[in-house]
Amino acid sequence: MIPPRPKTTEGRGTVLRFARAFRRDLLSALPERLYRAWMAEFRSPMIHSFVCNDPALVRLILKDRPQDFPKSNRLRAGLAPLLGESVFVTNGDQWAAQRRIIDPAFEGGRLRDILPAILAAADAAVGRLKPGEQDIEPECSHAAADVIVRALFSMPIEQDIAAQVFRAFRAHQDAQPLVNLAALIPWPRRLPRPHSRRTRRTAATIRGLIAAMVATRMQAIRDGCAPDDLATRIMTTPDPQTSRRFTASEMVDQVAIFFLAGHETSASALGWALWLLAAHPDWQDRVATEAAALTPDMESIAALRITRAVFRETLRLYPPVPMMVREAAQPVTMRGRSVPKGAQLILSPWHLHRHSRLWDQPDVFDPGRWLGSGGRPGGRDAFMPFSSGPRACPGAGFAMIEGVAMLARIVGAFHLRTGTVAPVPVARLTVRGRDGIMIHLAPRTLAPNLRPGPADRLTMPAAPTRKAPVGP
Ligand code: HEM
Repeated sequence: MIPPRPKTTEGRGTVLRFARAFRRDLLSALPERLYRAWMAEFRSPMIHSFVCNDPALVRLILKDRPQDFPKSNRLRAGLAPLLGESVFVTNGDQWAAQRRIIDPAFEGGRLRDILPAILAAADAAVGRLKPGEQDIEPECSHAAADVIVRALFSMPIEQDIAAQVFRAFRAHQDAQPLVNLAALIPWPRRLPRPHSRRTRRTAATIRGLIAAMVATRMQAIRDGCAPDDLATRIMTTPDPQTSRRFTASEMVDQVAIFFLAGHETSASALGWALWLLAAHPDWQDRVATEAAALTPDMESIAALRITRAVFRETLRLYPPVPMMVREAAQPVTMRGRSVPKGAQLILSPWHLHRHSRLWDQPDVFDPGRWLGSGGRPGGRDAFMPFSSGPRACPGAGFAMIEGVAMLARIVGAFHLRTGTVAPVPVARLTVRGRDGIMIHLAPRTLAPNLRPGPADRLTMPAAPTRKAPVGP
């Protein structure tokens, strides 16, 4: 069975019709030929952009000369109400300094410390899930938000202020789908602006709540009683080049992007992974068998080979971030075409991951391709769910552990069947089901020797505390 793919067109029609379709859903608005083209140009009086699918171009833009292809100021302006000057939107020296502070918190060794938070959130998710048919997306969002809040601030999502942040994020999404990726791409001025007044208001609410969490944490660090979690690590790490630390307001920007980038993306991936397993009972059984052996340590997570292959294959078929945009800082020639200064370069994991010249049976769900037992993988530069080069996702290692652990815990506890309606992928801020993702859950009965015992059910351990200077 071929997992759902949006219906596409051959891209003919008026610019305005294309623009409207584009705004409704990027994936179905873009033409079918992008699944086989190396490069495509879209030109109108107001939009001049190039989709770059050739792995050599992707390498050039993201890895070899990233300074010549920055994020655009429109992106920055578009996301400013919520994200301020966060690492996601800045460029140049400002961006580099932010990454020097953030990256150490996500380094390999540190991820071990995050595992208890992930498993506690996974157990909480299993506890909340009810048997029967349901749209799994809201639960995936809840679970992913729980992971990020536990990892950042050592509190479950249900706790007071964290719950308010989560509710405010939901209101923000409902207020205005900026949430449609198309809003990030240069847009004819005649079409509606991406923010409404309500969007600005909900963004201000979120930032106010995050500011309160940051202020409380700064005080706890000063008092020497702050838990040693991601927030404390980032707030106490100086830039190794300048010794400067994030100010409180800079930290609000970063927490906003961690929350948004860290929970929307993981929720998207988890929802699709669960649906793909529901649709492929053979792979589901193999994941369930692996999951039965899961113990709460990194070695055990590392041993989940099949589950990891399933999660990778999900990221290939439904990359949560389907497209990224960069701007040409100067004129450049690509594959013999002139790309003018200011042109938008669209890097599309969605098309790259399903490109017919890069992958065997690109639309087929085949985790075996990651285990050496299935179709040929598409090659290093044809798979980039986390982007690549210096601007690649700092949370990639975190997200892989989270995705694998969540899948193992949920599939270990429930048997999944596809719901009555197949999901339709659409690009909002991440790839989501247009009408949700319907799955039927039934408790899984395991042989008594395979049931997780009380020792495997984790709660948040009391985190060690850390005292260190804060502020610039
Ligand atoms: C399955 C989960 C995830 C996926 C697929 C994903 C994917 C991505 C991608 C593609 C980018 C690059 C976007 C661009 O250049 O336009 C990115 C950036 C980013 N991600 Fe993730 N991400 C995931 C989870 C996370 C998590 C868990 C965190 C944090 C806890 C995180 C934090 C960030 C940040 C801060 C950036 C901006 C980096 C920069 O611009 O320098 N992400 N992510």
